Parts: sequence; C-alpha cells; structure tokens
Amino acid sequence: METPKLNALRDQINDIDEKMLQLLEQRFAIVKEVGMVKQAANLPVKDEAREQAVLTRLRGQVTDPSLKPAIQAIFQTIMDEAKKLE
Ligand SMILES: C=C(O[C@@H]1C=C(C(=O)O)C=C[C@H]1O)C(=O)O
Repeated sequence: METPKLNALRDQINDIDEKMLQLLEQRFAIVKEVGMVKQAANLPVKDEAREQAVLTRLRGQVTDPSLKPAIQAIFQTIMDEAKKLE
C-alpha cells in the first residue's frame, strides 16, 4: 500500500540510508587500515576495552533513551563486522 505521506517518509529513509552507507564504507576502509597497523605491530584484532569505550561514548550521546538498546546493538554489529575485515 502506498500513500503520498508514506512515499515521502520512505524517500527520507532512502536519503538517510544512502548517507549511512557512505559513512559505513568510510568506516570499514579505515578499519582495514587499522587491521594492517595491528598486523604490523603484532596486536590482536579484538580490543575489548576500545569497544566498550566506543559504546559508552556513543550511548552518552543518544538523545532519546528508548533508542539506547537499538543503537548499542547496531554499533556492536558494526564492530563485529569490522573485526572480520581486519
Ligand atoms: C578498529 C579496531 O578494531 C576492532 C574494531 C573496533 C571498531 O570497529 O570500532 C574496535 C575495537 C576492535 O575490537 C580498533 O582496535 O580500533
């Protein structure tokens, strides 16, 4: 089913998805560089302390508290995928 309002909202979602896609591609490109730096320095891929710091910092910036679990899960998934690329 489509209505003008639904279409307009989905257009907004499409725009946001495209921006997120670009940012994710940028993030994963940097992650690959991090992987090379770690490999050269004989460091392990996973850094639990860094992951917790990332999650804590971002959780502190979420304006709507009801979104915190979703945001945490999304960023944990991003970091899990990042580790596969390193
Ligand atoms: C990118 C890194 O490697 C891993 C991935 C992280 C991430 O995607 O933010 C964070 C910590 C590491 O487990 C890093 O150490 O900075």
